[in-house]
Amino acid sequence: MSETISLLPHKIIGVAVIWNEQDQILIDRRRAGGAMGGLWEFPGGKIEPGETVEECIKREIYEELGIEIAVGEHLITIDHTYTELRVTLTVHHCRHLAGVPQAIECDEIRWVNLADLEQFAFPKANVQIIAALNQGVGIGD
Ligand SMILES: Nc1nc2c([nH]c(=O)n2[C@H]2C[C@H](O)[C@@H](COP(=O)(O)OP(=O)(O)OP(=O)(O)O)O2)c(=O)[nH]1
Ligand SMILES: [Mg+2]
Repeated sequence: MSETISLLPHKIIGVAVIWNEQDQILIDRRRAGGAMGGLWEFPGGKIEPGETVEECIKREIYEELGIEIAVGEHLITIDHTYTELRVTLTVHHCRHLAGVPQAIECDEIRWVNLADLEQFAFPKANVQIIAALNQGVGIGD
């Protein structure tokens, strides 16, 4: 057996599926012109050295959206290779606690119902996140 050693850059990302009181999920639209520009995503970002994934998610969500959340259960971890980049996405269910989300580092944000996620264009890796959500798991279920 042979193994391929990847020379692609590898980003390790904490990702939040943030639920509100109406059981809606927060999604944001990546900035036009940047990597994967214009696509929708679940908010999150790179895990910094010494940080747990939970700490990363809480920090990123405050930086990107200006809101407080509680980071809950792990949903799924996805390893996906794009043409020029490998990503590991560690996804947690989160609960919105306080603040109105602001589009600080993205072009647009929306609260959407789980059933409506399929109407938005996401990066390829997100197919697996959305499938996991559809397999029937909300916080506390
Ligand atoms: N936050 C988030 N990132 C995602 C999702 N799906 C997906 O493929 N990604 C990818 C896109 C980016 O390559 C990476 C997220 O990293 P990032 O947002 O901090 O990176 P970036 O593209 O802004 O790059 P940089 O300028 O900060 O280096 O993971 C998702 O649902 N949420
Ligand atoms: Mg980000």
